[in-house]
Amino acid sequence: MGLEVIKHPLVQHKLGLMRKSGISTKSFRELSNEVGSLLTYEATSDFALETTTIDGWSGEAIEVEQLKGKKVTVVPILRAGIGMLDGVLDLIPNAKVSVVGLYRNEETLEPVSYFDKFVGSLDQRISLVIDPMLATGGSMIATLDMLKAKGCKDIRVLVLVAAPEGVEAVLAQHPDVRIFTAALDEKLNENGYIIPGLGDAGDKIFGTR
Ligand SMILES: O=P(O)(O)OC[C@H]1O[C@H](OP(=O)(O)OP(=O)(O)O)[C@H](O)[C@@H]1O
Ligand SMILES: O=c1cc[nH]c(=O)[nH]1
Ligand SMILES: [Mg+2]
Repeated sequence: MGLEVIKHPLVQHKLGLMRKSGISTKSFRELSNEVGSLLTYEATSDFALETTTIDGWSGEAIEVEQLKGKKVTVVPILRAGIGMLDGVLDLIPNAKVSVVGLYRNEETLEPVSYFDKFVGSLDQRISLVIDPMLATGGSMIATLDMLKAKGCKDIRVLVLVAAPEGVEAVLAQHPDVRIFTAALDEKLNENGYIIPGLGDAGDKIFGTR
């Protein structure tokens, strides 16, 4: 379905703060969650509503809107995806959470799977896959393959920063998926890092170094 770069001023401002050299773990974590919330707001803007009747404060019955139908599963890609999870759940507190554990082999850049735990009926739910970085796209493609194997049909990807190479690779394999990002950056460097990017998002969120 394609790529949506969220140009909202708050998103752009917060992402800009995240790019600064030497940013503290505290600030990086806070901003990851805040941008995660704002991307969630955009990625859910077409959710269906239905009208229901409730007792209002004055004692009169009134009509209000509520979310209809399919429920949400949030799928953080470990580790770094955890850094956006609280921000997503702030807006969708009843979501189920399924996790996928992947890391990139630093030489081959191929994703290595080490854990997964899927909960609920994924085929009946909308999946929001979260990871700060979409670089070569290998980790995301592996995750989308797993979700599709579980029968998931409506999948939306939320990333803070995407590289053109990764977007192209994901959409070539999974053209039905919608990617929401705060930035489509310039390129990958020779080590597979996004330029200008954020550096190693997992290390910054977990305080690895
Ligand atoms: O698009 P790709 O080329 O696959 O790269 C992106 C992946 O790399 C990072 O994870 P990393 O492997 O550093 O693991 P971590 O989250 O445990 O730090 C990032 O969080 C993505 O999962
Ligand atoms: O730029 C990148 C690429 C992969 N993983 C990261 O954390 N950053
Ligand atoms: Mg990872």
